Amino acid sequence: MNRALADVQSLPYIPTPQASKETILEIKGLSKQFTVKGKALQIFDTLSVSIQTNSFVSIIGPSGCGKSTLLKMISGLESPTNGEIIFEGKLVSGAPKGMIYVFQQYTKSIFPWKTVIENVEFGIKNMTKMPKKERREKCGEYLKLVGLEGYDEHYPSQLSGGMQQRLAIARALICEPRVILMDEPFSAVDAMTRAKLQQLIMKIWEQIPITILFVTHDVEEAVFLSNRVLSLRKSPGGIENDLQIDLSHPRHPIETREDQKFVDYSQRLFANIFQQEADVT
Ligand SMILES: Nc1ncnc2c1ncn2[C@@H]1O[C@H](COP(=O)(O)OP(=O)(O)OP(=O)(O)O)[C@@H](O)[C@H]1O
Repeated sequence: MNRALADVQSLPYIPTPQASKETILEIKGLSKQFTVKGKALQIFDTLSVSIQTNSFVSIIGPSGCGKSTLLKMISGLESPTNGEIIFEGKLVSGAPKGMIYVFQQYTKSIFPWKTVIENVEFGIKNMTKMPKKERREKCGEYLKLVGLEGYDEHYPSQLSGGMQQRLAIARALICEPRVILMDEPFSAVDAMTRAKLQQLIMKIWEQIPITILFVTHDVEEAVFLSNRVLSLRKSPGGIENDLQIDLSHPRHPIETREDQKFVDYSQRLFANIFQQEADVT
């Protein structure tokens, strides 16, 4: 069994969510321009930021400021107009190995015609040297990790939205990425399911060494989950706020939100975004 995964399953609680000082991802002088109806639309202008290994960084900001575009450029789905993105010392020029993107519409990440276990197995289809039995066992471990034990033979249509998103997460994690990029992954589910998914992703990050970049519209979600929040500014955007979130772990869905520091971080970030939106309308 994968050692990191074994840790998650067998140990009661080991708080290891410390981001290292090492840089896994470096964004240098990034600019992005789209042309819309013959007019230039400048999204970023010389944005630079370093992301530390094993950090949980949320990206927030006013609507249309470029959060998704930034994630797409990091994942190689979009090219920058200028500047560089360096992942583990290498220039990103296509989909980098070791980085995985989880879409907001989880249906984009899973195949409806495959069963739950086949969907997860697809994530390691390249590991052809691994015997099928071993592959299946590995898939079972990841399904257990995300709370989908016993649903192996179900089809995605037989699962709730939250369960489908869990499946998308298992499918991403089984590839053992060093970085996972999540673009509003919980926005399509109800509030309770969202809270449970937040707990799940938090548990995974606390105990598996992984760097998470998480785009959300929800300031409180960003503060609750992250050890750092990057709040972007309206186009041509840059970083408006770069905030370290100093809240203890494990984070509790109710108690953490009652912490005065949580309230202060959330209010400060919310007020700034609200002001930016107000300046436009
Ligand atoms: N392929 C594209 N071609 C032209 N314009 C684009 C393209 N992709 C994004 N844009 C524009 O770039 C801007 C930033 O879009 P993006 O989706 O990255 O913002 P966002 O901050 O994620 O938005 P939201 O908060 O509304 O989800 C928007 O004005 C959008 O219309």
